Amino acid sequence: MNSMISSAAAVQFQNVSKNFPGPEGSSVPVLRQISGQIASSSITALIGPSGSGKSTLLSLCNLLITPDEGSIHIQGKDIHSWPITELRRRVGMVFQDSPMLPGTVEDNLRTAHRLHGTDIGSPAEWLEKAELPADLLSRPAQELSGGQKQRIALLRTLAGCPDIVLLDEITSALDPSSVRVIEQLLLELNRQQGTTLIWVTHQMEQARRIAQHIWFLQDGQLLESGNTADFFEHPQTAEAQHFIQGESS
Ligand SMILES: Nc1ncnc2c1ncn2[C@@H]1O[C@H](COP(=O)(O)OP(=O)(O)OP(=O)(O)O)[C@@H](O)[C@H]1O
Repeated sequence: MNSMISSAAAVQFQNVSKNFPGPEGSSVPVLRQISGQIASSSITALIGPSGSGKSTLLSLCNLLITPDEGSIHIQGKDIHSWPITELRRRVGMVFQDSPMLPGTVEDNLRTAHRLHGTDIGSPAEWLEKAELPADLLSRPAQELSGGQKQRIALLRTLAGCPDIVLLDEITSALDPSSVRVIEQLLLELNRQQGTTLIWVTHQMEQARRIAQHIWFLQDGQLLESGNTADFFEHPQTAEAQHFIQGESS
């Protein structure tokens, strides 16, 4: 094994670049030479201006998209060496608008069991953890409110017991009390199960509340990564200073 690869890292990026097709056959760099590691059992917030590449970086971690250059290791193993179903079992993802699957709420919560045979425990207890009533279980999932769907999408992923959870703006459409419920649920999961969380957020207060580490991206570059308090108190780059000032003004 390459001595630079850390088996203690949940995710390790080495010189990862990604381009998307641009106008008239051109190629637009979206991530440039990203290197860094996310420690196992840590909580990292990915922050940065719109279009900086946060979602793209997240989507690389379970091969929703593939890197053009560089390497990604998940739990010390090259991402392409994992059987894709095993990778997706270990690395769960929740989006801002994760669609509900056809069927009831319970059918949705049992997805990981259906796909991977995972013992998801009691569906009613999962609902309770997100402060949702047990009688939702038999409701058609498509009929839920937006906020309820968002919580079920999260629970559906968590019920599969992933080691790493990728969260893309999952609370931006929720009311403040639902946001707190979701944050507490995820913080508890991290504390109790050691689940690694990589959380894209536009809300700096949320980043301060939940994350131990910050990755700050701009124009596809990882400009800063480090401890959350240090980042907000002493940002090293002019870009991060502007970003933080812009957020608080
Ligand atoms: N499938 C795609 N095809 C072409 N370009 C894409 C694709 N996905 C993303 N992009 C472009 O890549 C850049 C980075 O997008 P990305 O969604 O990763 O940024 P982001 O930091 O998550 O933004 P936001 O905070 O607005 O969600 C943007 O310019 C976007 O238009």
